[in-house]
Amino acid sequence: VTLSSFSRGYAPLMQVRSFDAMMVPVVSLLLLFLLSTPIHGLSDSEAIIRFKKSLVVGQPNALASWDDKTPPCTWAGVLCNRGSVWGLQMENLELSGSIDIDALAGLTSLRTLSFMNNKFGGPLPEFKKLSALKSLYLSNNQFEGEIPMNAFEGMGWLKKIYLAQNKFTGEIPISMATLPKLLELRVDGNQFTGKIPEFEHKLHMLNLSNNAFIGHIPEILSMMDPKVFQGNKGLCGKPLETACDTPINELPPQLEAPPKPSSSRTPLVIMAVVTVLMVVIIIGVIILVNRKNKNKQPPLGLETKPSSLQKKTGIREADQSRRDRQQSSHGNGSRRGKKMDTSGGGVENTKLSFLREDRKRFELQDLLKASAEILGSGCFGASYKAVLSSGVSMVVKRFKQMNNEGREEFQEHMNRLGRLRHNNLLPIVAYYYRKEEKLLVCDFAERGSLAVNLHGNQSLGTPSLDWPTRLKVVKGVARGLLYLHQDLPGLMAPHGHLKSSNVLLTKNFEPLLTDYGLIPMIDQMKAQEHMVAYKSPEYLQHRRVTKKTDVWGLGILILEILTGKFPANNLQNGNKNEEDLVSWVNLGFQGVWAPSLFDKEMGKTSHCEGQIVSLLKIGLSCCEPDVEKRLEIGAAVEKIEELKEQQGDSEDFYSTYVSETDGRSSKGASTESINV
Ligand SMILES: Nc1ncnc2c1ncn2[C@@H]1O[C@H](COP(=O)(O)OP(=O)(O)OP(=O)(O)O)[C@@H](O)[C@H]1O
Repeated sequence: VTLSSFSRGYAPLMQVRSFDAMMVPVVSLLLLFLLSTPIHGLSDSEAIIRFKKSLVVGQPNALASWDDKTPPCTWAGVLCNRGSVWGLQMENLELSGSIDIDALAGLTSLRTLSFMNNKFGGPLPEFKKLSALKSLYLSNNQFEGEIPMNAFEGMGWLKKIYLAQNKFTGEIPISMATLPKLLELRVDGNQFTGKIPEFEHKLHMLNLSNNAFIGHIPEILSMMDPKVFQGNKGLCGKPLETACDTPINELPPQLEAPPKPSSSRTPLVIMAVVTVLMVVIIIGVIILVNRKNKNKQPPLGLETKPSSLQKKTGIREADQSRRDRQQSSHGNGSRRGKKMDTSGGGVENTKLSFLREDRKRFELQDLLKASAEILGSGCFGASYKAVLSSGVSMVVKRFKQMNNEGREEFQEHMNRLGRLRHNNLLPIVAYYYRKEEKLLVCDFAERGSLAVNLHGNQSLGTPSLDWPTRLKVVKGVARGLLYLHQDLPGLMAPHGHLKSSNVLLTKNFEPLLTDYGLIPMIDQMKAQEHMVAYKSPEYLQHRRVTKKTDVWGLGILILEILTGKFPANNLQNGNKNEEDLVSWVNLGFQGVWAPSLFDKEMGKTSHCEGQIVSLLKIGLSCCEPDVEKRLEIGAAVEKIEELKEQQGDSEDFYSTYVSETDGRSSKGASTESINV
């Protein structure tokens, strides 16, 4: 039995017989363990259809649209972003049965789940297997019983938990109180007992009412509305009027959660020890089997079964038999992994070419074997996230529309891009070149693209980017762009493809430009069809792309960031969509703050209006259709750098604001402008 057949979860039982009898229970356990782990590699529709099987649907035809002949994004309650399922919103459907978490784990982009107002019962399902969830809505069901202390362990993204009006008992699990990003929690209307745990940080929203909590309200919650705690007779301390008799941590025993008799814990301890032992044995067996198989592993490229990325993409290395022939024709002197490029006469590398010295090396085969997830498909091919065995996530971008540059030109250009170093550029870590297959390998950016952060999260209830973050993004993009212009002076549009899906965000919302400097490598016809630079007014009118074309791209991006309007959504007629965004802004913008122009999701904007208006003006100057009148990149960046998150004090704010508007015009002095 090979580990790989096990890991695919379908090890033929007949082969197990060859194992020593002693190992059978261990293997069975291992099998059970593997079979109970999520099945990856399912498509979104397969995962949802599998999930549906565990449901009992009370409302007739509620899920009739869930038919695998149509794309899942058209199904009722399925929330999508760019073709990937981000959420399931299944409310008021009289659902019961069970929630098949392993099936849901097949939805790799899943971030939000709502089963509110249904009839689910039983204990809380193991949602922690869905560690990327951001919100979980289960209010108004009949879930019951104690929630295990570790129920939320590892759910580092979880912001919202709604468990109100169920029948949960026992204490609030500590793993919930220690969630690093928790912002909203509703557990009102249950039968929770024990003390309120110490939350790691303040919550935006909390409701603990109508439970059976006891003891001192933690200091961090003492400023909350008393209503949050009403209906809990045993609670005392601020903000309630009932004072606690004893200081915190010295409550009389009757107010403490009743300690469990130690004798009842003994079997639990024994079970825990046995489980740990079994896990250790299983891990030992896995390591042993793995080592055996490693020794037997075929040389690079010989793996016959397609790996995960391979399966998803069909990407293959150069044909092995050809390689063997070429290696033997080179005799002993030929290096493994190199072969003759029969098309060009040079040497074609079958290995990844690394552009960074500071990176740990891996092979193409490591990527091909890695479990992969499609991030999306752009105009040049799809991008995949591949998780290496070391746990590091990489993105493999497949370029199908490259021109037929020879290997040397390609390599030279990649080396040039690989030498770029800037905080706001996503580095290209490695590339793979074959005549028929070109891949770029980059780091995975945790927060995904600016496009998703601007447009993708609202339907999921996730707050969008606030003004300071938007300004930070614009500044970072501008700096990255200026750097490209300084370091790639030979390119007509050093970025050439600036758009919000090509701006990625780090954990700290630092923007990283990607897909830069590719114009010389892209097939001209395809470039005209798809690349942002070729949609600029100068290209549409005069078939010209210049350095200022990137400035125009920056302008469109600024307008998108401020208005929250996705340029493609403004598409009415052909590829004039970006221009339409400019006309829309020009139509509505009278030189002063006009709330209807700006993205409502931007949050608090008081005292920042002057700066926001200034940025909008810079954006419009970058979108000037006349290339001559359009800002130079240097001037645009300089103006952007001058912007601040907000004015220093109100006087300063007022004067900046008036100077930003036209102080002489009636528009500038309108009540709208003064009353903001
Ligand atoms: N390194 C990365 N880390 C995280 N997400 C990424 C990364 N690279 C690409 N993505 C995301 O994957 C999706 C697909 O990207 P891709 O670059 O293939 O297409 P695109 O940006 O939508 O279009 P285009 O091909 O025109 O650039 C996009 O949402 C993109 O933001």
